[in-house]
Amino acid sequence: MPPPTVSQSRKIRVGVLGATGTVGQRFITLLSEHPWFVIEALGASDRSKGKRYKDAVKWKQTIPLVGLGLGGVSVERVSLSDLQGDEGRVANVVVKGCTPDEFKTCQIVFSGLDADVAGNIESAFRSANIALFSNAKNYRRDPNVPLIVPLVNPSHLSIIAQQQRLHSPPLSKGFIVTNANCSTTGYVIPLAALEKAFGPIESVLVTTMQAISGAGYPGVPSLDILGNVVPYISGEEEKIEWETLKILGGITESDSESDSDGTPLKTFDMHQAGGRPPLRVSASCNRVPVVDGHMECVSVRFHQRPPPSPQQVREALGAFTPEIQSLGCPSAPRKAIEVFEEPDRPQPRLDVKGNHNGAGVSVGRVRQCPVLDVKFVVLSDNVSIGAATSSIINAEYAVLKGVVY
Ligand SMILES: NC(=O)C1=CN([C@@H]2O[C@H](COP(=O)(O)OP(=O)(O)OC[C@H]3O[C@@H](n4cnc5c(N)ncnc54)[C@H](OP(=O)(O)O)[C@@H]3O)[C@@H](O)[C@H]2O)C=CC1
Ligand SMILES: N[C@@H](CC(=O)OP(=O)(O)O)C(=O)O
Repeated sequence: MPPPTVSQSRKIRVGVLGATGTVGQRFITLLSEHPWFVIEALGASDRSKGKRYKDAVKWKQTIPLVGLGLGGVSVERVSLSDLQGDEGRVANVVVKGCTPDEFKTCQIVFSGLDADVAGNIESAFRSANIALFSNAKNYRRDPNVPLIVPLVNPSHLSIIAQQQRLHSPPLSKGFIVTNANCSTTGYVIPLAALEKAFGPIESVLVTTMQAISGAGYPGVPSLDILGNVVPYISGEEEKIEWETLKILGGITESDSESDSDGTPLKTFDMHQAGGRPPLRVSASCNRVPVVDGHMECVSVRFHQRPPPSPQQVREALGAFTPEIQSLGCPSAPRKAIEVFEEPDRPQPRLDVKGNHNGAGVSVGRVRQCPVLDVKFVVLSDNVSIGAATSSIINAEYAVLKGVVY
């Protein structure tokens, strides 16, 4: 089936699992003004099931819930006056349980589920032939599930056909696509831009300063985090170090292994294709008393000798144009990487929403590193491009590529 163009696209019915959580709420704000996607169903735990969304959720977004419609706004523009009744208001949607039956009319389901429950629920949705875009960590390491940062590796969507073929029974529409850990997402975007311009990176040191919204709601106790820094986030360093290799690597086709149809098996090369030197990553993660926005200090050594200068790095970052922009994904940031020249920017409080409402990232302090080659700081909105925005762009890309229909 040929992919629809933006102008041909019609309303696409979507659902959100974990709709009451931190990521779920960001899904709601983004989908309420989405040009293609229309909210059809919301799901959460038994604590929320059967309640209207406004009664189930502890709304923490700065935009008021009362004004939010169900999306599809370029097709049928929703104004506040259209929203006076129950119809068309997300606040009045009755929350469902997270079973595929309750979402069977959805063409796409987004998941902001707690990782403790995401595994079984997400696999049940896939088995029910529903396209699922997840924020949870559960399937990121699955050899048939793409781990996609939409500004970096949307082409990894090509593994979906294999995921569907190897499922028992084979699937025509159902699949799982994951997006990355929020800290991984923020810093792989500049790394991808640098690899595109200067070839493979050999080693990276990354130190994170992660916002408390990364821990969900209610998250980190105030007595632990106010006036403090916690130098440990369980499992985070391992996720960053591993996920980076899957995202920045390619997909190779086996010469010797094939499935029962004789189709050669595809595998993720973990950044080692063509004898490429393995990328070494060391991450150190810290929780800091910031509400939204993960800041990361990154030092990089290139394979290329001599390495690019800080000015060449600045120019390459600013010029980075991911495929999602040229393809016309409606939620793609206008600029993938905003490069600051000021010596004290970006800052979470001032800049976290600055780059297209958190859909792009901000880089600053690009300078020489006396140990590796170059160092810089990157700021990303952990709940937007670090979570909900990534899932939504991944789904837009899948629609444009004809993978969701
Ligand atoms: N916050 C962030 O910056 C990022 C988060 N993530 C990942 O996204 C996911 C969501 O995170 P976040 O929004 O922060 O988490 P929250 O704790 O804020 O929200 C969790 C959601 O899961 C629902 N839930 C909990 N238990 C069940 C259950 N048994 N059945 C159905 N639904 C259930 C909750 O519903 P209820 O309200 O009814 O309890 C709520 O909607 C996690 O997997 C997280 O690791 C990924 C990247 C960034
Ligand atoms: N651990 C991240 C958020 C998160 O939930 O990550 P993951 O989806 O990789 O478990 C943070 O605390 O900021």
